[in-house]
Amino acid sequence: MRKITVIGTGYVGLVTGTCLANLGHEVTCVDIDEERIDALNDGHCPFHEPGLLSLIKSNLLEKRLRFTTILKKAVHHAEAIFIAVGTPENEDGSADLSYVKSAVQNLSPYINDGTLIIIKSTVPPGTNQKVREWMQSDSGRTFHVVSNPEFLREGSALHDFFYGDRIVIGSTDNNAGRFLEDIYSKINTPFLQTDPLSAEMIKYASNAFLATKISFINEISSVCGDLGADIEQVAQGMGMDSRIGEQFLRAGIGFGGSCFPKDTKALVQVAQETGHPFKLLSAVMDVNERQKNLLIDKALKRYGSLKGKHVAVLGLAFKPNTDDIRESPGISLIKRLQKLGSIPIAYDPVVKNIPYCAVNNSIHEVLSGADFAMICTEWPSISDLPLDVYENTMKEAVLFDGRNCYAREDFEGRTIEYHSVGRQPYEGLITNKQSIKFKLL
Ligand SMILES: NC(=O)C1=CN([C@@H]2O[C@H](COP(=O)(O)OP(=O)(O)OC[C@H]3O[C@@H](n4cnc5c(N)ncnc54)[C@H](O)[C@@H]3O)[C@@H](O)[C@H]2O)C=CC1
Ligand SMILES: O=C(O)[C@H]1O[C@H](OP(=O)(O)OP(=O)(O)OC[C@H]2O[C@@H](n3ccc(=O)[nH]c3=O)[C@H](O)[C@@H]2O)[C@H](O)[C@@H](O)[C@@H]1O
Repeated sequence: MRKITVIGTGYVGLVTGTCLANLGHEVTCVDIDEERIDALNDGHCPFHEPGLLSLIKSNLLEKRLRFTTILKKAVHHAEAIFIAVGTPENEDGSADLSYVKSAVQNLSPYINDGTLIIIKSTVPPGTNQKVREWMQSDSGRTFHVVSNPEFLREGSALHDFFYGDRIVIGSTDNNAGRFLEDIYSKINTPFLQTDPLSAEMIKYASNAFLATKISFINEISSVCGDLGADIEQVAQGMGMDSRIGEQFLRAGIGFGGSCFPKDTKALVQVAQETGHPFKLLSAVMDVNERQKNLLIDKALKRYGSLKGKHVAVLGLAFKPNTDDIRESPGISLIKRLQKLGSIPIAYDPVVKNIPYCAVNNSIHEVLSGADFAMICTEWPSISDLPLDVYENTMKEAVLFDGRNCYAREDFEGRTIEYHSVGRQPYEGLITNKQSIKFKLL
């Protein structure tokens, strides 16, 4: 059992702190956001993450987990301090390290000799070295700085913490690296010990590769759509090749979230600074921007103008099982609909409020007043909705599906007009003025 402090109680800090407490460590989580800390101490989780609240509550009860805004008290006894504050993007796309800098400068006067500082935030290669300098300027004490990037996904963060594919530890000191291995020793996940620069690069390269895989399949989906091939069948056939793998081959309206967009931009900046323009990654970002416009472009083609149209937007979170709307394709779609003079109304099972348009708890009510519907997030309450609900609820059942929730066999005998990503198999057969029938080409 170790005495651990985690700085930052966002998705990464709170999951890390809670899970480390659950492994038996004595953990104090610190944040500068007083409201957040008060809520946590009252047993509330500040965001939607399946399983996290009950783990917080049980570890609070066992007194292995504490939340505070008082840094000095939290840091004083710590043997290891995880830095898990945000690293948002600067205007030029590079990573803003001001939160990391402020966190390490604030804590350095209070640490014990030999304390391990662990950088969990996603940071550009070279930050480990910078952290040493920021620490040294304030502190006369000895310390070790290791890089330990995080690979969890929102929505499955607990599973990813306990059953991740690897734990990367970038360190210049073998003992420091082994100390961190010891902290994680109850988890049955392989360790990879590297130098700090490589650990930092592994994180950026991994996110950039996954983003590239998504933009690649989205590019393929555009070609499929134009040719008349079916992207779902193509992705299935590609994924069966174990060298390619089936994950991250879901075509859609682009990747969102707090990390892929910012980390790809940051890596482009890092590469630029080394004198290497990362053309591939720039294209990945361009494809993603285009993809976010796909549903509206299809609707414009279908209707000519979207002015005055009531649009049911299904899904606001950037992916299912989270309430995070950062860089969500659904949100950028709503903003563009408004620019085009449409009236969007949104449904999401957990996001209840956004500043951009009305949100309604009932998917049926959202559909009933709409001219057409657009699926942005494949929550089960959306992707499992029987097609006859659209047919029976909407004036005219027209669905633009940005996440390919339905299979071609679902359309047997249906009258819904269905547009999706990278599939051109359906063609309208107008049977009468109100209903449009579709059959496979
Ligand atoms: N969200 C995710 O799924 C993942 C995020 N990451 C990386 O982890 C880092 C954190 O990301 P999130 O948890 O999403 O951020 P977040 O924005 O949800 O939370 C950051 C927290 O740090 C707090 N904070 C800022 N400065 C502080 C200071 N000086 N002292 C104490 N608390 C402070 C903020 O008040 C906030 O609560 C980022 O670098 C991100 O790229 C890595 C893997 C997954
Ligand atoms: O650094 C981070 O923050 C994290 O970023 C991603 O995790 P996350 O953003 O939570 O979610 P993902 O499941 O990766 O999805 C990201 C986006 O890609 C989209 N996506 C994903 C997979 C796919 O096949 N197609 C696709 O469009 C999702 O809809 C979502 O908008 C990575 O998967 C994590 O390993 C990493 O730790």
